[in-house]
Amino acid sequence: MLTLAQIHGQPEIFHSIQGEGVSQGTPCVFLRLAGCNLACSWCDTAYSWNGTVPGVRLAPEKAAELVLHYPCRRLVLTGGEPLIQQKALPALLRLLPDHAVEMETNGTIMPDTELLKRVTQFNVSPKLPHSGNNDVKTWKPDILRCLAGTEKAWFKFVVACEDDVRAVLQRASEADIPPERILIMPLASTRDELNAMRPQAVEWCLRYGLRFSDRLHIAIWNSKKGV
Ligand SMILES: Nc1nc2[nH]cc(C(=O)O)c2c(=O)[nH]1
Ligand code: SF4
Ligand SMILES: [Mg+2]
Repeated sequence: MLTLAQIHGQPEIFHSIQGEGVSQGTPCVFLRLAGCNLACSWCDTAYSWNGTVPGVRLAPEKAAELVLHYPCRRLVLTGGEPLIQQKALPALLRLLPDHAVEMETNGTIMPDTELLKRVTQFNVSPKLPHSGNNDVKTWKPDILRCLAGTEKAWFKFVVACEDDVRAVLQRASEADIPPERILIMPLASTRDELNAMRPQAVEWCLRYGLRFSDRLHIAIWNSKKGV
């Protein structure tokens, strides 16, 4: 069984464009799993893990049926932290053999061999101290090194200031993450915050030679959920 986040009284599965990272703009079906092992102060999906909204338990057959309802063969597994439920994911993915699969993960839990093989792309988002978590929980360089070694991983860092960008470079070097696999994404949960942060974030990307990631779903739909 899988536990999905609940939105508008339904399990959270929706069709949208990928808003972040290297495949931004690509049509995808999103499946949001409940639960997270971190607790970021600025989390935009806290309802998926903080107990305010109960999760919805679904058999893999039912989840696959909901995914197959959309005319789209690219799936994004997100959360929360989807790897908390990694034991339940192969059963779902076996029912979706034609789907490319992106996994959004915070980079603190190592995927099992079967998932490492099956997942098309890992969108890894390690958290910096400004997330309010203790580094002991967020910073797992051995796991990041393994993910980088798959050559299927991109590393998307949320930044709020230039010191964060310098911290990203230092941490990436410790975890053997190649700079060309790094994306810098502005900390913003509303369109106004994003508009305010974007020019500075782009300037840091130019200064340090790093790739910029927008947050298209925020630019388009502001803080609306399930899009
Ligand atoms: N459109 C859209 N793109 C996304 N990329 C990552 C998302 C997430 O919440 O993990 C997300 C999301 O919630 N919506
Ligand atoms: S790791 Fe992601 S889902 Fe978990 S609290 Fe942080 S931002 Fe939210
Ligand atoms: Mg999100």
